Amino acid sequence: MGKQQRKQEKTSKKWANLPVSMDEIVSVNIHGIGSSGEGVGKVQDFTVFVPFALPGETVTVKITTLKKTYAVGQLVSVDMPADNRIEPKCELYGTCGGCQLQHITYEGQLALKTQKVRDVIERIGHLNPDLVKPTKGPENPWAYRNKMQMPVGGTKQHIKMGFYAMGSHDIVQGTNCLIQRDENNQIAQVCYDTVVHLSIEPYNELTGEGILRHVIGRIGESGWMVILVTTSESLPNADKWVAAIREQLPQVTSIVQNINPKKTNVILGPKNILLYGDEYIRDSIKDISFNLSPHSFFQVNPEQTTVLYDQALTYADLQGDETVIDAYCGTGTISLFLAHKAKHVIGIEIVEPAILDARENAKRNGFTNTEFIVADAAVEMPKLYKNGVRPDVIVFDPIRAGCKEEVLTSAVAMEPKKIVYVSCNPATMARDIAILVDNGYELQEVQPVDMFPMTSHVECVALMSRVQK
Ligand SMILES: C[S@@+](CC[C@H](N)C(=O)[O-])C[C@H]1O[C@@H](n2cnc3c(N)ncnc32)[C@H](O)[C@@H]1O
Repeated sequence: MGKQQRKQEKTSKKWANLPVSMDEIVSVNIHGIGSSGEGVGKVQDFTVFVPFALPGETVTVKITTLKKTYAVGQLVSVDMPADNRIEPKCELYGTCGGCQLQHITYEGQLALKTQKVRDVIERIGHLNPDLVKPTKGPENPWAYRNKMQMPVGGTKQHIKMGFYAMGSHDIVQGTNCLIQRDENNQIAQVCYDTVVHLSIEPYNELTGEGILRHVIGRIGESGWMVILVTTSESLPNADKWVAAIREQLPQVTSIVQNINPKKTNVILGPKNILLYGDEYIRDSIKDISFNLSPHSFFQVNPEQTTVLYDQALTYADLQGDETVIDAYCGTGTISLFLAHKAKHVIGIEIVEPAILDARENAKRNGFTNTEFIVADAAVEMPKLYKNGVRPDVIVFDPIRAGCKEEVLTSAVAMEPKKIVYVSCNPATMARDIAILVDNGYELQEVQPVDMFPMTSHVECVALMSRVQK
């Protein structure tokens, strides 16, 4: 018996009492939506996740993954489609890993996102889901991304540039992405033509060899930036790159070569070489301007960022004499929004270059009431508490993992009147809210905001207030 056969036999014995088996074709009624936008259904009482299926649909699937408590099925046919199912606009949809919800009307996407947040508030937070407001989306859910990052691969004879396929690093060829701003698609097309024309050796992820790894486009109010990420300082025909980009895209004001010699999934390396123009482009959110270098973090959808931060500001309800802590402040975008209305804002962020950017952004915009600290929030928050800092409002905007317990306990000990929680992961937000509720805070409202239409992501901002003793 071959190794593969033995493995299959072992798997089928192990899962012998499950209602489905590997490769089986089954019919599934979809009733819910999973965290990555996939449909969730049952075969008997056994959970089956089906990417690209929608609640209310009956679908036929082939079981492709089988675990003790769930299975994943590949969609074979939609036998009873949901009312909000539509034909995806993008021809790469389903192959490219970028979008997960193009097969649903935009209204349907917003409703799904609201439902996703309601589910976690109820299931994880053990709170009333009616505190979740309908998701706020933009008027136009397409062409919003101001930053594109395209991997380059394949061979010198057959160079590929485009998008990572769903669940892998295989490159799907393409230079036109419908959620990208058109300017970025123009950059992608010119760079693809140039890399082919100049026959630049593409990067090989497996061997670490080759020259060009990624092409990045960033769009700002002051101009466009092109970043060519290479494995070493050698970029053959660098002058021809600059000439081709300048000639075809006169709006480009900055061309940078970034060097990343490491065999890693991190896109940018530490060193930049300016090939043409300025080191920065400038963009703004409302009346606050930001200088963007290749390494600067900036929200990719500024229109919806304004909606999210305005909501945070409304919840904070500042009158001008408050001290505010913005934990996980990044480059200080929220801090500066808050600083307009508060007496003093303290930003805490673990990445030093982000804090340097935050200080620079504060200075350039004329703020004198901000203080930015490079530190782990789990260390700095208890320290500020011990030093007697008692903010009126605390804002959290953590990474997907949410806040560490020390951050939450010291926040509670500081007794702010309000806690405003901004989150890119509703599940960890609900978990943290439950901890705050157990420690003297009440959840007032959760506002989901769609920063990433066509994808399964949803941002939220929640208001908690201290219960009067
Ligand atoms: C979702 S981003 C917040 C972005 C920020 N509000 C902005 O607009 O730039 C989360 C930030 O938390 C930072 N971070 C991650 N772990 C941290 C920690 N333990 N302590 C402080 N900051 C941390 C990340 O570097 C990142 O900048």
